[in-house]
Amino acid sequence: MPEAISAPRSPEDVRRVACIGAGVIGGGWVAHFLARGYDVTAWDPAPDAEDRLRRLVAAAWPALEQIGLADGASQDRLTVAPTLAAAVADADFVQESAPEKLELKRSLLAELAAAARPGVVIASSTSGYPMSDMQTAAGDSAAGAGRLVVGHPFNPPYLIPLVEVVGGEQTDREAVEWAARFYDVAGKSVITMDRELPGFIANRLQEALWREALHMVANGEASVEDIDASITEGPGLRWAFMGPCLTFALAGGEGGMAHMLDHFGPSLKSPWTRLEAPELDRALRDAMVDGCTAAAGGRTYADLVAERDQGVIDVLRATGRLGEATR
Ligand SMILES: NC(=O)C1=CN([C@@H]2O[C@H](COP(=O)(O)OP(=O)(O)OC[C@H]3O[C@@H](n4cnc5c(N)ncnc54)[C@H](O)[C@@H]3O)[C@@H](O)[C@H]2O)C=CC1
Ligand SMILES: C[N+](C)(C)CC(=O)CC(=O)[O-]
Repeated sequence: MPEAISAPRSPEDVRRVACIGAGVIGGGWVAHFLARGYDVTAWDPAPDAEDRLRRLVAAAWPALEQIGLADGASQDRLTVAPTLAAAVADADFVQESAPEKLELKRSLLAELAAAARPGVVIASSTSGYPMSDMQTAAGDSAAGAGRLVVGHPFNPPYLIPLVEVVGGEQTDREAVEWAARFYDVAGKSVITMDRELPGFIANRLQEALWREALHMVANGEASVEDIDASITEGPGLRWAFMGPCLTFALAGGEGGMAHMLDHFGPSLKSPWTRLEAPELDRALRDAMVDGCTAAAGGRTYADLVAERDQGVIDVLRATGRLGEATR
């Protein structure tokens, strides 16, 4: 690892995290890092930020106690700094969660790169901007743009495990790897992307769903309640433990994804065309089939059915709906 970007600590040795921007997501990150036993320094320019942040952390704490705190974890290990420079001065990692405005992100990330200790990795919580567009003002060096990565969380970051990690054109590969390893050590579930996609992976999927939900509401085709129920009472129950690809492989019965695509492909062409989907050619079909075989990881059709059914029952029990579903 080149000297200029080697972090002051290995991901395993991080002690202090700086959280810049302490709203819904920044505050959620603060709660997560405190619960995992880190010292946290936060900074947010809003006059009421400290009060809001401490209330958010206190409200999250009972849930965090339920799922288990790390040794030494305490709300008392939160410091709210008076300036951005003070917040990052001793930080081993920086998580930026300021408003989703491109110019603001550009100048803030440049300021953070100038203020943080050499080698400290700086991650942005952005929910969609490519890092290549945000790192343009940080200077073309390992100490500048080279250490800026996206670390996209899900709300609330203290309960939803996923973080999507991706660098920009000027980001050093080592910074991406360091961030991915750090999030893993900090108890997150990490997907590291090797290229920038609009919306990353999960938001790209959510955006497709969201776009259609808005179309249906705008056209009076479905109510908000019906749209939400269509997910929470339907596919959402499966998605909590089995993704959309493997779930649809089961829709093909013992014939799996191959039968699913051969059977339903033609009838799905109409919605896919409306949504400007790619042509379902042989290569795409085979990639889906192979991907599902790999995702099954040796589990048989019967294994997956049993796992899915038990998972649905567990989710129903966990959400207090087991009685309703079995009545
Ligand atoms: N809300 C969500 O569900 C999710 C949001 N994100 C991303 O997290 C980031 C923050 O979003 P939210 O927490 O929802 O917004 P928010 O509006 O709840 O919080 C933003 C905070 O940033 C502060 N702020 C304003 N100017 C600032 C500056 N120059 N430097 C530092 N802080 C500043 C504000 O005072 C506010 O407390 C965005 O990039 C967003 O895309 C990512 C995943 C989910
Ligand atoms: C609404 N949002 C696009 C900011 C949501 C996310 O980015 C992730 C999430 O929590 O669903």
